[in-house]
Amino acid sequence: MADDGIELNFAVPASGVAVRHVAAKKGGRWTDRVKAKRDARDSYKNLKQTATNVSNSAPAPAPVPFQPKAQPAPASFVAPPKPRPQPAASVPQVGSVSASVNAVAGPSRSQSITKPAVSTIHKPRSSLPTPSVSRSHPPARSDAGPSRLPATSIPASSQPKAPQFISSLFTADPLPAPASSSQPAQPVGAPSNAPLVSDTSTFADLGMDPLLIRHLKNKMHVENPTGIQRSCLPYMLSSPLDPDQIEDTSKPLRDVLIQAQTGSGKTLSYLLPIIQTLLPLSKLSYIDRSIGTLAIILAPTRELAQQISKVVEQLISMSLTLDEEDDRQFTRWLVSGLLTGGSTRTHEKARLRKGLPILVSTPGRLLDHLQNTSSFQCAKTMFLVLDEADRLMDLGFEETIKGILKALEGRRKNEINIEKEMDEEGGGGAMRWNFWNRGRTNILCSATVDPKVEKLSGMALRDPIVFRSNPEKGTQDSPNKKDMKDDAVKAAIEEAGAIVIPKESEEKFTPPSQLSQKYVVIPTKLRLVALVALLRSLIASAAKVDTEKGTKIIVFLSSTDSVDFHWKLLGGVQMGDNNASADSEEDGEEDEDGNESTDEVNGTTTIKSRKTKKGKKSSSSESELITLSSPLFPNTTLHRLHGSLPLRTRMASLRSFAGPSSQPSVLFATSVASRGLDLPLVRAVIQYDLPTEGGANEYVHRVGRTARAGKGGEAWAFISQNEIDWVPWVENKMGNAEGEGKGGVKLQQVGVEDVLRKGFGGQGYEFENRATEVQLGFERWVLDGTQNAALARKAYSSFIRAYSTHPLEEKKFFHIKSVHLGHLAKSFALREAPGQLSSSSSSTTKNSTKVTSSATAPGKKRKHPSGEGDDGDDAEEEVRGGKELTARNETERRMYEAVRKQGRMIKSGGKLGEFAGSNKNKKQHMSSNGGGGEFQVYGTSELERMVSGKK
Ligand SMILES: Nc1ncnc2c1ncn2[C@@H]1O[C@H](COP(=O)(O)OP(=O)(O)OP(=O)(O)O)[C@@H](O)[C@H]1O
Repeated sequence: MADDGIELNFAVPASGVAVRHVAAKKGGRWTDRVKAKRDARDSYKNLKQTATNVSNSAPAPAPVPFQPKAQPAPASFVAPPKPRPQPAASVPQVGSVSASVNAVAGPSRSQSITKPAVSTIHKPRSSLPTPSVSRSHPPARSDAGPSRLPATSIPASSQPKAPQFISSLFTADPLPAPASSSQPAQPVGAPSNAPLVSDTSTFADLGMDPLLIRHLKNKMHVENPTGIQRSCLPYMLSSPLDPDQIEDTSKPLRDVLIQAQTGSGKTLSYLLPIIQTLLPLSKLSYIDRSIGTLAIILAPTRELAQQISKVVEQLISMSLTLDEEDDRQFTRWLVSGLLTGGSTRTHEKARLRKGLPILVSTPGRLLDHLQNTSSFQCAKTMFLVLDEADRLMDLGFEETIKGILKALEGRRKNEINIEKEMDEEGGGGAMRWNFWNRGRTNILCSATVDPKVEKLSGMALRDPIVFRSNPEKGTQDSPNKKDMKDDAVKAAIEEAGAIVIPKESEEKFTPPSQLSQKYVVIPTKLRLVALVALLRSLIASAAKVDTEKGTKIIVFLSSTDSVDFHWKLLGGVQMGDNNASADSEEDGEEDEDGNESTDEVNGTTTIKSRKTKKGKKSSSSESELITLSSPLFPNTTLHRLHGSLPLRTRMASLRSFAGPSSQPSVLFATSVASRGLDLPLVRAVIQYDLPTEGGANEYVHRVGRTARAGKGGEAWAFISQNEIDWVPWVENKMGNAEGEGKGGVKLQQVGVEDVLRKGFGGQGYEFENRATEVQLGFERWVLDGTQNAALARKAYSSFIRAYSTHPLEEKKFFHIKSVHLGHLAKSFALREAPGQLSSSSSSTTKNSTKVTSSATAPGKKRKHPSGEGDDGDDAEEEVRGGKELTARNETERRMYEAVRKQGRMIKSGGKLGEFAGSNKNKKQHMSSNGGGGEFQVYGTSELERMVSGKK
């Protein structure tokens, strides 16, 4: 198999044998320590002897490019797989172990011993180096199965009483492969969310102002409308404010519901009409920003609000003259503002007092100002947009939105009364604002319409017109083109009226048709190395195509702990002499001001740390780390995003990930990144953990972070053998963007062996050795310190808790009972499933639970992780918004609720499955398993005990 062009920077001892420095045993009696040392020395001698034997029969391994900084973990063996057939491909059969070392072909399965470290030579080829491996192979062991790890080699903190067994990653069993009957790769369809290039409906045809058209083209490179824009713009652009006449009050405007695929341009669909409606006011000499807020856009998360705010700023930087020479900006009164709790309330109040005609906000913060900021002038608000409506509801903003609607209405009525009084008294109130009777247009935007969105629509919209992108028209010429030209508005309304909203049961959420959707069935213990392999091959193939702008990949995980763990693990693992690691996080320069500027430190980027009053570095420095790099992914930056990071870290992380860069970047994220985020360079989305909430819709939202606005993209789902039925289930839930009857969406299976071969390169089964080395590198990292081990355990238990919250409908695929906990532990680089968590990690878990629960408790102020004063507002915003922070809070709440309902389970053969405990508990279990609650968690009582460390 051809190499993919990525160098595998494995560090190996010159002997080619697994020789590691034995970690000094700390603590305990000195006699124990001496004995431990002696044991370690003996085992080291044995290893050396083996090495000598091997090197006598095999050529000496090539020099290694670099050595790890430290090899703290113990010598350990991983059992080799039993012999199994050679791969069909071409690899010449080798007769002896030594022959296999020299052969061009890689080792056969029977010869590959999964040793922790073997030689690797690095030969650069073109921009990305090619793996070129010369390795020494110790004799294959016939006793496949777990091998003993000397007890002394385990750091005291994690040293179990019994000898430790390390199971091999690969066994003689074949890896899951796509069924031979499975269809070959399906060609992806024509882009379904692209601008309509061949459609003759132009922005001008839809009624857009030439000023805006020019601005879109020259400054934003937007030339043709997308399908949804073609549908809704004629109506929405049809009522600009006309300062020359008092509005016709007999025809109140209808509200609007916009539903379209991910990446189809919904943001411009509502922003363009808002700007075009307000533009004529620029003619009025008395108009300035003190007119107050005229349009409010609500978004569920801060990231999204900030993204929308940027688009608004781009739009309002337009010039009000078509004269190319005279490119002055005339929309100076049209100032936009962002309220997300990122700055102090006092600062926000001051900006509101001055006037912010266009306001983008998260719901909690807006309601706060409506209730507490009297100088907030919003009585004249003419547009209220609820973007990502489904997410707003998911995050529990229903009551907040009710409050906002009520407050806006109250302020408006008050103001009208004052105006009327002034008018009656001859004060000329109506002269100041003659558009009162027009009312407010409410716009609701969503990629999906489900019962929750319908509820919100019923609550917030009056007589709405529903606009959807009409897939039948796709990119072809519109048969209604003439109608559109003659009477654009009428045609658009008719078209909208003709849309039949399917019943909920028939509603299907369609991913973009140009998106290539794949899945890999992966044995649980191979998950981590398969992730590395997939990332390596995606990065390598993207590098060949697009080196200028860089490529972006998002990896979705189920919990914040898991995001932190994987990010730190990949950024911290030492496969070679690479200095980039999380260690360098303390190296960042300090900045007294605590600026949000970033600093490059040894391949990492941090937000400059704040100095505390005593001149000590803030304890938040770790949470302010922005990027890491890894020897596994050359020239690639690693980022993370989740709701428990401080706001400025979240924002800086996102900025750093999203910006154009010649380096590829990977973002590890929770579902906080699944909705609305528009990151045009995202080439692939990997769902390492499938969504625990939101089912197929959440899946489609996540994959929708790629393949936007007509661009291509890949989506990968990692599933285990037990979850295989999830594939047809999710396929069935998705609609086809090209219309009904066009055949369902199909996910293509890719064999895990293909993924590993492509990612690790090499010949024959060499990928197995390389994967094993990587795995052992990870395990060493975990053993490297109590912090790392605690991170791994925390991530492991969070995974289990999150897994347990899959809704009832999905329990048939995602049941904790079918998860092999030992193998799962391996995927968190743990050598065994943590039976008990150490007190330190349990206390961390408890603490984080406390933080979470206090964050969701209305009225209670959540302690900001940095513990610094100014950010208090930030934290408070999260509380005030209810569940503003992320879906995590909600997930965790549901999770703990589920956990509380559990019966007692025992661990059996690595699986949680058998029931142990009193009859009463048995009954509880049976009822919960029989469909009693929404979340049935099998064995979480045991898990809870594991998590809390109680026996
Ligand atoms: N007419 C157009 N021509 C070219 N690009 C466009 C056009 N309209 C929007 N875009 C671009 O398409 C991308 C996706 O737009 P947007 O973020 O509004 O999608 P969306 O429908 O809101 O997706 P999601 O449901 O995921 O939030 C953006 O980068 C935007 O600039």
